[in-house]
Amino acid sequence: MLPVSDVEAIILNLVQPLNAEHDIEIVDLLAASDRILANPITSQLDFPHWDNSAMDGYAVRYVDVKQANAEQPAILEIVEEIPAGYQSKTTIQPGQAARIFTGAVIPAGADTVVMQERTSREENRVLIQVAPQPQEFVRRKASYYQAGNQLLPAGIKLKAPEIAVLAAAQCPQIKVYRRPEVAIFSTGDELVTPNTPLQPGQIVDSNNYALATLVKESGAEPLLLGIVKDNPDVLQETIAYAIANADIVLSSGGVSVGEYDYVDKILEDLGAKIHIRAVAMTPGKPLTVANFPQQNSAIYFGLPGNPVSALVTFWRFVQPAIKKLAGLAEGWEAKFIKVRSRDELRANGKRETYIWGKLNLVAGVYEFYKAGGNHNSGNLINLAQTNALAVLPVGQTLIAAGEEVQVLLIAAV
Ligand SMILES: Nc1nc2c(c(=O)[nH]1)N[C@H]1C(S)=C(S)[C@@H](COP(=O)(O)OP(=O)(O)OC[C@H]3O[C@@H](n4cnc5c(N)ncnc54)[C@H](O)[C@@H]3O)O[C@H]1N2
Ligand code: MOO
Ligand SMILES: [Mg+2]
Repeated sequence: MLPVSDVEAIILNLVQPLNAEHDIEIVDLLAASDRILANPITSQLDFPHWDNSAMDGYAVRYVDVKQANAEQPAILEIVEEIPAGYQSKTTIQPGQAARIFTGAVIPAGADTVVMQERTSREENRVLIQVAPQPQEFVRRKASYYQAGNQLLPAGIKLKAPEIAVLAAAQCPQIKVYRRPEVAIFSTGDELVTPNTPLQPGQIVDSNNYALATLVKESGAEPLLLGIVKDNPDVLQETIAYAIANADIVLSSGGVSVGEYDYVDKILEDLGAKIHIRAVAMTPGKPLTVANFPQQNSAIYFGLPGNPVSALVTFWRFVQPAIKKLAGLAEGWEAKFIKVRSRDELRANGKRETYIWGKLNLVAGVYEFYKAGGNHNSGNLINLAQTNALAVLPVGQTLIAAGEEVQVLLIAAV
């Protein structure tokens, strides 16, 4: 049994990110949210594109108004009105100003904008009541970004701010990494689909549904291979198909020590190198991780069958692997935050222990509440509505109510 941190390192080492030249798709910007940028983006445009006004007011020459005050306002002749979207036609001379609006191009000759509220108007003249700072309210050309520099790096996830930047940079279509393909199947003679009336001894397959949902949430494409009987030939056929057609394979069940736990044996027959067989964690002790050095780069995760164990191992190990494979340049590791636990948390100290519960916002601070009900890895019922896993390291048997604990976020809080 390997420690969790060793298992994490082995897995992340096995994962090779998708190829930035071959594993790409070109998508419209509006379809690009949550996709991962495959190329760095450089723009030939400066931001701002030209000197423009940050206020509705008057474009002036600083030297003309630097002494202005309410008793002795500077009085300037208005020679032009410049709405946003128009190019000025004049050059501001000494004693002159242009009426200007937010976003409009600063006219030649002017270097400063006085906001409207600090002025008064007498027909064609403006009275500047307050001296501005030099260059005040001018958004200088290229002061946000200079053409030719890198605007966005490769390997970032595109959210609203990045998509806004790409739109502004006139990139209506962009290269993103394709979504990783993740084959998913459940193993077990006892399993039936949710629409099958149960015979004695049967169990509804929930793992395929949970894993398909998590795979999609992680930005990958599920390839659903259904329920596979505990029959070595069928299982071997399914595994061979899955590794040939996916980047990652997730099976659940059949990885423990029982008579019908065939997964490891079949992987070996197929030429797999098995890197992990068991992890010192609970839930999630029986976890098989393998790859196929002679065939391709597919990584096989044989997740434990117990419903909570399958999901905990997904959150802890598979999700970071998918994120790294998907081309994310950084931030794929599982992230923990420290919060106070409202409830007492107990473990036997022998394996790293994951306790499911919920982060609640109390007076502006998140606190961990252990889920009520039975904390058995076969009980998926009280996993509903949780969003965090509290982690007790090996050797720690108690976190008293009110003490701090590390938690892994498993859903948005
Ligand atoms: N003698 C030992 N027995 C077990 C050990 C052990 O160390 N020694 N480990 C236990 C632990 S911990 C776990 S976790 C399970 C893992 O077992 P498998 O991965 O071999 O899974 P199965 O035996 O196929 O099933 C276990 C359990 O989960 C239910 N299951 C399976 N698939 C699904 C599914 N798709 N949807 C819903 N439920 C599923 C299955 O019916 C079993 O109840 O082994 C322990 N045993
Ligand atoms: O690891 Mo098992 O996952 O404890 O139930
Ligand atoms: Mg078993």
